[in-house]
Amino acid sequence: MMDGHEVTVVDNFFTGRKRNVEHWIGHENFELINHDVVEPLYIEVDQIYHLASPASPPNYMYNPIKTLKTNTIGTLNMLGLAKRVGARLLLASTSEVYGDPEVHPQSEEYWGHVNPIGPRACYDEGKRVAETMCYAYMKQEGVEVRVARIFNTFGPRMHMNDGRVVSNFILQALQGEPLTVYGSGSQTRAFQYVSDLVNGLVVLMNSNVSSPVNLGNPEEHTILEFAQLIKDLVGSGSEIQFLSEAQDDPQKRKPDIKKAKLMLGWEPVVPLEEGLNKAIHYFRKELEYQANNQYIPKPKPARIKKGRTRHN
Ligand SMILES: O=c1ccn([C@@H]2O[C@H](COP(=O)(O)OP(=O)(O)O[C@H]3OC[C@@H](O)[C@H](O)[C@H]3O)[C@@H](O)[C@H]2O)c(=O)[nH]1
Repeated sequence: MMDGHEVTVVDNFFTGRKRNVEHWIGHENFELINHDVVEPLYIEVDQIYHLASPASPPNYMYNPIKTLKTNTIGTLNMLGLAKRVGARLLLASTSEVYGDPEVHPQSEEYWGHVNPIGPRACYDEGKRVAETMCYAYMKQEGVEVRVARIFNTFGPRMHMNDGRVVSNFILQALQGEPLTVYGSGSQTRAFQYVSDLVNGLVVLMNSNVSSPVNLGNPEEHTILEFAQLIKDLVGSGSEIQFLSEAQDDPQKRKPDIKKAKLMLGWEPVVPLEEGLNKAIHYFRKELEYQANNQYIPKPKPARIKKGRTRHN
Protein backbone atom coordinates (compact mmCIF):
# COMPACT_ATOMS: atom_id res chain seq x y z
CA MET A 1 0.00 0.00 0.00
CA MET A 2 2.86 2.37 0.78
CA ASP A 3 4.20 1.62 -2.73
CA GLY A 4 0.86 2.70 -4.18
CA HIS A 5 -0.71 -0.75 -4.64
CA GLU A 6 -4.34 -1.31 -3.85
CA VAL A 7 -4.65 -4.22 -1.41
CA THR A 8 -7.75 -6.29 -0.79
CA VAL A 9 -7.52 -8.51 2.29
CA VAL A 10 -9.80 -11.55 2.23
CA ASP A 11 -10.29 -13.32 5.56
CA ASN A 12 -12.90 -15.55 7.17
CA PHE A 13 -11.44 -14.65 10.59
CA PHE A 14 -11.09 -18.27 11.71
CA THR A 15 -7.59 -17.56 13.02
CA GLY A 16 -7.24 -13.96 11.82
CA ARG A 17 -8.49 -10.89 13.63
CA LYS A 18 -9.82 -7.53 12.52
CA ARG A 19 -7.61 -5.93 15.17
CA ASN A 20 -4.51 -7.02 13.18
CA VAL A 21 -5.46 -4.75 10.27
CA GLU A 22 -7.70 -2.14 11.90
CA HIS A 23 -5.01 0.56 11.58
CA TRP A 24 -5.44 0.35 7.78
CA ILE A 25 -9.22 0.63 7.76
CA GLY A 26 -10.08 3.90 6.05
CA HIS A 27 -6.84 4.01 4.00
CA GLU A 28 -7.66 4.66 0.33
CA ASN A 29 -5.58 1.68 -0.87
CA PHE A 30 -7.04 -0.81 1.60
CA GLU A 31 -10.10 -3.01 1.47
CA LEU A 32 -11.17 -5.78 3.85
CA ILE A 33 -13.58 -8.51 2.77
CA ASN A 34 -15.07 -11.05 5.16
CA HIS A 35 -15.04 -14.10 2.89
CA ASP A 36 -14.08 -17.76 2.97
CA VAL A 37 -11.97 -18.93 0.00
CA VAL A 38 -13.87 -22.22 0.00
CA GLU A 39 -16.54 -20.12 -1.78
CA PRO A 40 -15.68 -18.61 -5.19
CA LEU A 41 -14.50 -15.00 -5.21
CA TYR A 42 -15.00 -12.57 -8.07
CA ILE A 43 -12.68 -9.57 -7.88
CA GLU A 44 -10.16 -7.94 -10.23
CA VAL A 45 -6.51 -8.26 -9.18
CA ASP A 46 -2.99 -8.56 -10.64
CA GLN A 47 -1.39 -10.61 -7.87
CA ILE A 48 -2.81 -13.08 -5.35
CA TYR A 49 -0.99 -13.99 -2.15
CA HIS A 50 -2.86 -17.20 -1.28
CA LEU A 51 -2.14 -17.36 2.45
CA ALA A 52 -5.46 -18.88 3.58
CA SER A 53 -5.39 -21.87 5.98
CA PRO A 54 -4.84 -22.20 9.69
CA ALA A 55 -1.09 -22.80 10.20
CA SER A 56 -0.84 -23.77 13.87
CA PRO A 57 -1.09 -27.55 14.49
CA PRO A 58 -3.87 -27.29 17.14
CA ASN A 59 -5.81 -24.94 14.84
CA TYR A 60 -5.50 -27.04 11.70
CA MET A 61 -6.26 -30.26 13.60
CA TYR A 62 -9.32 -28.68 15.25
CA ASN A 63 -11.35 -29.14 12.05
CA PRO A 64 -9.32 -31.30 9.62
CA ILE A 65 -12.08 -31.37 7.00
CA LYS A 66 -12.21 -27.58 6.93
CA THR A 67 -8.39 -27.45 6.67
CA LEU A 68 -8.56 -29.85 3.71
CA LYS A 69 -11.34 -27.85 2.04
CA THR A 70 -9.42 -24.59 2.47
CA ASN A 71 -6.25 -26.04 0.97
CA THR A 72 -7.97 -27.92 -1.87
CA ILE A 73 -11.23 -26.16 -2.84
CA GLY A 74 -9.83 -22.82 -1.61
CA THR A 75 -6.71 -23.25 -3.74
CA LEU A 76 -8.79 -24.27 -6.78
CA ASN A 77 -10.92 -21.14 -6.32
CA MET A 78 -7.85 -18.89 -6.08
CA LEU A 79 -6.24 -20.55 -9.13
CA GLY A 80 -9.54 -20.16 -10.98
CA LEU A 81 -9.57 -16.47 -10.05
CA ALA A 82 -5.93 -16.13 -11.21
CA LYS A 83 -6.82 -17.78 -14.52
CA ARG A 84 -9.92 -15.62 -15.09
CA VAL A 85 -8.21 -12.27 -14.44
CA GLY A 86 -4.69 -13.21 -15.64
CA ALA A 87 -3.17 -12.69 -12.17
CA ARG A 88 -0.04 -14.27 -10.76
CA LEU A 89 -0.62 -16.48 -7.69
CA LEU A 90 1.78 -17.08 -4.82
CA LEU A 91 0.97 -20.11 -2.68
CA ALA A 92 1.99 -20.10 0.97
CA SER A 93 3.20 -23.69 1.17
CA THR A 94 5.06 -25.07 4.14
CA SER A 95 8.08 -26.93 5.46
CA GLU A 96 5.49 -29.52 6.53
CA VAL A 97 5.49 -30.85 2.95
CA TYR A 98 8.80 -32.47 4.02
CA GLY A 99 6.97 -34.28 6.87
CA ASP A 100 9.28 -35.89 9.46
CA PRO A 101 12.31 -35.50 7.20
CA GLU A 102 14.95 -38.15 6.54
CA VAL A 103 17.16 -35.55 4.87
CA HIS A 104 18.72 -32.70 6.85
CA PRO A 105 18.69 -29.77 6.21
CA GLN A 106 15.75 -29.83 3.78
CA SER A 107 16.32 -28.54 0.26
CA GLU A 108 13.59 -28.04 -2.33
CA GLU A 109 14.62 -31.24 -4.16
CA TYR A 110 13.57 -33.43 -1.21
CA TRP A 111 10.16 -35.09 -1.76
CA GLY A 112 9.35 -35.49 1.91
CA HIS A 113 8.27 -38.13 4.41
CA VAL A 114 4.61 -37.54 5.25
CA ASN A 115 2.14 -39.87 6.95
CA PRO A 116 -0.94 -39.54 4.69
CA ILE A 117 -3.37 -40.72 7.39
CA GLY A 118 -1.84 -39.13 10.49
CA PRO A 119 -3.24 -36.19 12.48
CA ARG A 120 -1.09 -33.66 10.57
CA ALA A 121 -2.12 -35.01 7.15
CA CYS A 122 -4.98 -32.53 6.64
CA TYR A 123 -2.38 -29.74 6.54
CA ASP A 124 0.69 -31.56 5.13
CA GLU A 125 -1.20 -33.35 2.37
CA GLY A 126 -3.49 -30.35 1.86
CA LYS A 127 -0.46 -28.16 1.12
CA ARG A 128 1.16 -30.87 -1.01
CA VAL A 129 -1.90 -31.15 -3.23
CA ALA A 130 -2.16 -27.34 -3.29
CA GLU A 131 1.35 -27.29 -4.80
CA THR A 132 0.28 -29.98 -7.31
CA MET A 133 -2.73 -27.84 -8.29
CA CYS A 134 -0.50 -24.79 -8.86
CA TYR A 135 1.71 -26.66 -11.30
CA ALA A 136 -1.28 -28.27 -13.06
CA TYR A 137 -2.76 -24.78 -13.63
CA MET A 138 0.64 -23.52 -14.76
CA LYS A 139 1.11 -26.34 -17.31
CA GLN A 140 -2.44 -26.68 -18.51
CA GLU A 141 -3.71 -23.10 -18.33
CA GLY A 142 -0.55 -20.99 -18.34
CA VAL A 143 -1.26 -19.45 -14.90
CA GLU A 144 1.84 -17.83 -13.41
CA VAL A 145 2.56 -19.40 -10.02
CA ARG A 146 5.07 -18.91 -7.20
CA VAL A 147 5.40 -21.38 -4.32
CA ALA A 148 6.99 -20.41 -0.98
CA ARG A 149 7.73 -23.27 1.42
CA ILE A 150 7.52 -21.38 4.69
CA PHE A 151 9.44 -22.67 7.72
CA ASN A 152 8.51 -21.88 11.35
CA THR A 153 7.74 -18.18 11.65
CA PHE A 154 6.80 -15.96 14.60
CA GLY A 155 6.25 -12.34 15.48
CA PRO A 156 3.85 -9.70 16.75
CA ARG A 157 0.14 -10.11 15.98
CA MET A 158 0.17 -13.85 16.61
CA HIS A 159 -2.95 -14.83 18.48
CA MET A 160 -2.54 -15.53 22.20
CA ASN A 161 -4.29 -18.87 21.65
CA ASP A 162 -2.22 -19.70 18.58
CA GLY A 163 -0.82 -22.80 20.28
CA ARG A 164 2.54 -22.87 18.47
CA VAL A 165 5.69 -23.07 20.50
CA VAL A 166 6.90 -19.47 20.36
CA SER A 167 3.71 -17.84 21.63
CA ASN A 168 3.12 -20.65 24.14
CA PHE A 169 6.60 -20.35 25.69
CA ILE A 170 6.56 -16.54 25.78
CA LEU A 171 3.12 -16.34 27.38
CA GLN A 172 3.99 -19.07 29.88
CA ALA A 173 7.29 -17.36 30.79
CA LEU A 174 5.63 -13.95 31.17
CA GLN A 175 2.98 -15.35 33.53
CA GLY A 176 5.31 -17.54 35.61
CA GLU A 177 3.60 -20.70 34.31
CA PRO A 178 5.58 -23.85 33.43
CA LEU A 179 6.93 -23.94 29.87
CA THR A 180 5.28 -26.99 28.27
CA VAL A 181 7.78 -29.06 26.28
CA TYR A 182 6.20 -31.88 24.23
CA GLY A 183 8.37 -35.02 24.40
CA SER A 184 12.03 -34.85 25.39
CA GLY A 185 12.62 -31.44 23.82
CA SER A 186 15.44 -32.87 21.66
CA GLN A 187 13.44 -32.22 18.45
CA THR A 188 14.77 -29.23 16.53
CA ARG A 189 13.30 -26.24 14.72
CA ALA A 190 14.66 -23.07 13.12
CA PHE A 191 12.62 -19.88 13.60
CA GLN A 192 12.36 -16.87 11.33
CA TYR A 193 11.02 -13.44 12.22
CA VAL A 194 7.88 -12.37 10.38
CA SER A 195 9.35 -9.30 8.62
CA ASP A 196 12.01 -11.49 6.96
CA LEU A 197 9.27 -13.78 5.69
CA VAL A 198 7.17 -10.89 4.36
CA ASN A 199 10.18 -9.50 2.46
CA GLY A 200 10.86 -12.97 1.05
CA LEU A 201 7.26 -13.37 -0.12
CA VAL A 202 7.27 -10.02 -1.93
CA VAL A 203 10.65 -10.71 -3.58
CA LEU A 204 9.51 -14.18 -4.66
CA MET A 205 6.20 -12.87 -6.05
CA ASN A 206 8.04 -10.33 -8.19
CA SER A 207 10.78 -12.72 -9.33
CA ASN A 208 10.78 -15.09 -12.31
CA VAL A 209 11.23 -18.22 -10.13
CA SER A 210 8.20 -20.47 -10.61
CA SER A 211 9.55 -23.58 -8.81
CA PRO A 212 9.19 -23.94 -4.99
CA VAL A 213 11.52 -21.87 -2.77
CA ASN A 214 12.24 -22.43 0.94
CA LEU A 215 11.86 -19.31 3.11
CA GLY A 216 13.19 -19.72 6.63
CA ASN A 217 15.99 -18.92 9.03
CA PRO A 218 18.52 -21.77 9.16
CA GLU A 219 19.57 -21.16 12.79
CA GLU A 220 18.56 -24.47 14.38
CA HIS A 221 17.86 -25.17 18.08
CA THR A 222 16.39 -27.99 20.11
CA ILE A 223 13.02 -27.13 21.66
CA LEU A 224 14.59 -27.46 25.11
CA GLU A 225 17.32 -24.91 24.23
CA PHE A 226 14.60 -22.72 22.88
CA ALA A 227 12.60 -22.93 26.14
CA GLN A 228 15.71 -21.94 28.10
CA LEU A 229 16.44 -19.03 25.74
CA ILE A 230 12.91 -17.62 26.12
CA LYS A 231 13.04 -18.01 29.90
CA ASP A 232 16.34 -16.08 29.94
CA LEU A 233 15.10 -13.30 27.62
CA VAL A 234 11.92 -12.84 29.68
CA GLY A 235 13.89 -13.14 32.94
CA SER A 236 11.34 -15.67 34.12
CA GLY A 237 11.54 -18.13 36.98
CA SER A 238 9.13 -20.56 35.26
CA GLU A 239 9.85 -24.27 35.40
CA ILE A 240 10.12 -26.49 32.36
CA GLN A 241 7.45 -29.17 32.25
CA PHE A 242 7.76 -32.25 30.03
CA LEU A 243 4.46 -33.44 28.50
CA SER A 244 3.82 -36.40 26.22
CA GLU A 245 5.18 -36.25 22.70
CA ALA A 246 2.91 -35.03 19.88
CA GLN A 247 2.07 -37.74 17.33
CA ASP A 248 4.13 -37.58 14.10
CA ASP A 249 6.02 -34.51 15.39
CA PRO A 250 8.91 -33.87 12.97
CA GLN A 251 12.12 -34.63 14.86
CA LYS A 252 14.40 -32.29 12.92
CA ARG A 253 13.77 -29.30 10.75
CA LYS A 254 16.07 -26.73 9.21
CA PRO A 255 15.78 -25.02 5.83
CA ASP A 256 18.43 -25.17 3.16
CA ILE A 257 18.09 -21.63 1.76
CA LYS A 258 20.78 -21.75 -0.96
CA LYS A 259 18.14 -21.40 -3.66
CA ALA A 260 16.54 -18.28 -2.12
CA LYS A 261 19.99 -16.69 -1.69
CA LEU A 262 21.08 -17.47 -5.22
CA MET A 263 17.89 -16.86 -7.17
CA LEU A 264 16.18 -14.16 -5.08
CA GLY A 265 19.14 -12.54 -3.32
CA TRP A 266 17.11 -13.09 -0.12
CA GLU A 267 18.18 -14.23 3.32
CA PRO A 268 16.90 -13.50 6.81
CA VAL A 269 18.45 -10.47 8.50
CA VAL A 270 16.71 -10.32 11.90
CA PRO A 271 18.72 -12.20 14.56
CA LEU A 272 16.67 -14.68 16.62
CA GLU A 273 17.07 -12.86 19.95
CA GLU A 274 16.10 -9.50 18.43
CA GLY A 275 12.95 -11.02 16.94
CA LEU A 276 12.11 -12.79 20.18
CA ASN A 277 12.49 -9.57 22.16
CA LYS A 278 10.01 -7.87 19.81
CA ALA A 279 7.56 -10.77 20.23
CA ILE A 280 8.01 -10.68 24.02
CA HIS A 281 7.26 -6.95 24.02
CA TYR A 282 4.13 -7.57 21.95
CA PHE A 283 2.80 -10.36 24.19
CA ARG A 284 3.48 -8.31 27.32
CA LYS A 285 1.28 -5.57 25.82
CA GLU A 286 -1.34 -8.15 24.81
CA LEU A 287 -1.56 -9.40 28.39
CA GLU A 288 -2.02 -5.81 29.62
CA TYR A 289 -4.63 -5.18 26.92
CA GLN A 290 -6.50 -8.29 27.92
CA ALA A 291 -6.37 -7.41 31.62
CA ASN A 292 -7.71 -3.92 30.89
CA ASN A 293 -10.50 -5.25 28.70
CA GLN A 294 -11.78 -7.99 30.94
CA TYR A 295 -15.40 -7.50 31.82
CA ILE A 296 -15.54 -7.95 35.53
CA PRO A 297 -19.00 -7.01 36.81
CA LYS A 298 -18.56 -4.49 39.59
CA PRO A 299 -21.33 -4.87 42.18
CA LYS A 300 -22.78 -1.50 43.06
CA PRO A 301 -22.56 -0.61 46.74
CA ALA A 302 -25.80 -1.62 48.41
CA ARG A 303 -28.09 1.33 48.97
CA ILE A 304 -28.74 1.98 52.53
CA LYS A 305 -32.39 2.52 53.06
CA LYS A 306 -32.90 5.66 55.09
CA GLY A 307 -36.56 6.03 54.69
CA ARG A 308 -37.72 8.47 52.09
CA THR A 309 -34.90 9.82 49.91
CA ARG A 310 -37.04 11.79 47.53
CA HIS A 311 -37.12 15.46 48.16
CA ASN A 312 -40.02 17.46 47.00
O1 LIG B 1 3.76 -25.73 23.88
C1 LIG B 1 4.44 -26.31 23.00
C2 LIG B 1 4.17 -26.21 21.61
C3 LIG B 1 4.96 -26.91 20.73
N1 LIG B 1 6.02 -27.67 21.17
C4 LIG B 1 6.92 -28.35 20.24
O2 LIG B 1 7.64 -27.34 19.53
C5 LIG B 1 7.88 -27.75 18.19
C6 LIG B 1 7.32 -26.72 17.24
O3 LIG B 1 5.90 -26.79 17.30
P1 LIG B 1 4.92 -25.72 16.63
O4 LIG B 1 3.55 -26.12 17.01
O5 LIG B 1 5.36 -24.35 16.95
O6 LIG B 1 5.13 -25.89 15.06
P2 LIG B 1 5.49 -27.15 14.13
O7 LIG B 1 6.91 -27.02 13.75
O8 LIG B 1 5.07 -28.44 14.73
O9 LIG B 1 4.53 -26.91 12.89
C7 LIG B 1 4.64 -25.72 12.13
O10 LIG B 1 5.45 -26.01 11.06
C8 LIG B 1 5.69 -24.99 10.12
C9 LIG B 1 4.47 -24.23 9.69
O11 LIG B 1 4.02 -24.63 8.41
C10 LIG B 1 3.35 -24.22 10.65
O12 LIG B 1 3.39 -22.97 11.31
C11 LIG B 1 3.28 -25.29 11.69
O13 LIG B 1 2.56 -26.34 11.15
C12 LIG B 1 7.26 -29.13 18.06
O14 LIG B 1 8.24 -30.10 18.28
C13 LIG B 1 6.23 -29.19 19.18
O15 LIG B 1 5.97 -30.49 19.66
C14 LIG B 1 6.29 -27.76 22.52
O16 LIG B 1 7.23 -28.44 22.95
N2 LIG B 1 5.48 -27.09 23.40
